[in-house]
Amino acid sequence: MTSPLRLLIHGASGRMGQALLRLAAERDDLSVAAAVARKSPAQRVVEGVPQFAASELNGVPEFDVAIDFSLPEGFDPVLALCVQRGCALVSGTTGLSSAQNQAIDAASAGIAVVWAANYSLGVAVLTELVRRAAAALPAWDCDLIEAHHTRKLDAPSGTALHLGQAVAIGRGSEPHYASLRAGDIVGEHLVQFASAGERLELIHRATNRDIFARGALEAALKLARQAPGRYRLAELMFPNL
Ligand SMILES: NC(=O)C1=CN([C@@H]2O[C@H](COP(=O)(O)OP(=O)(O)OC[C@H]3O[C@@H](n4cnc5c(N)ncnc54)[C@H](OP(=O)(O)O)[C@@H]3O)[C@@H](O)[C@H]2O)C=CC1
Ligand SMILES: O=C(O)C1=N[C@H](C(=O)O)C[C@H](O)C1
Repeated sequence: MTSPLRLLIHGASGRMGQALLRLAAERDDLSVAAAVARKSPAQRVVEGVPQFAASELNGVPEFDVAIDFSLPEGFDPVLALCVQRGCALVSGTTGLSSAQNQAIDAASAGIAVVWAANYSLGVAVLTELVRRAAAALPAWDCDLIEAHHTRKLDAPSGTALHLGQAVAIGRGSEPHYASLRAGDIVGEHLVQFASAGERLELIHRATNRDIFARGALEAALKLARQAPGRYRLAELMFPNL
């Protein structure tokens, strides 16, 4: 039997971090070498997983792939650590700056990296449907409405911006964006095309964060086998799309 892939979970105390730790613990092909959050670990998140504060990041034990679901201010240190150690990086942190996006490109000369605004299969399919609808309906009004929980910091969501790029590829112009923050909504994205007398609506509703966490864990297993480079989630995970 091959030894399990060793993960660093970055953002471990968060909503996504907790889902990643729980799902990774259920698998034989994955082990968690380190769980990192911003603050010092007051208590163990998962029994048996070594916990570290962000200030201790450079001292974490050996790992193969870092999975980062933190905040933009936590992204640069984990990218730098992966470059320094020659480890792959799977990141889903949204709200990154264009400089941070360029830093991913630069890092990909030496390590394998995937960054995606959304790790669900449904959004991967939706992206392709949106691109095709936008190409077929270039003159229709296009609006993109996203809804998330009240703790979400960035707006529009990363997924909304990603779908907006698909609209722009399809028809040359971005949609109008609207963002709602309410209750505990996990994540909903509606792309609406409207013309006189008719409307076309394409919707994805996430009801459980495990869909993102499972996608990120699968992406880590795939990325670990890749040469250095920046990979798109679809090419790595959904090559038939
Ligand atoms: N791509 C995708 O599929 C998805 C992406 N996301 C994105 O993932 C990110 C996290 O979301 P969510 O889990 O809801 O957020 P939370 O606020 O619940 O968790 C954030 C985590 O990041 C940690 N953190 C914050 N700042 C730093 C730092 N400077 N260094 C290290 N760790 C830090 C926090 O630690 P502490 O608790 O100590 O503050 C916490 O563990 C967001 O950007 C969100 O948009 C979310 C879902 C799906
Ligand atoms: O912060 C979240 O919760 C989510 N963030 C991602 C985004 O910004 O698109 C993905 C998902 O919608 C949940």
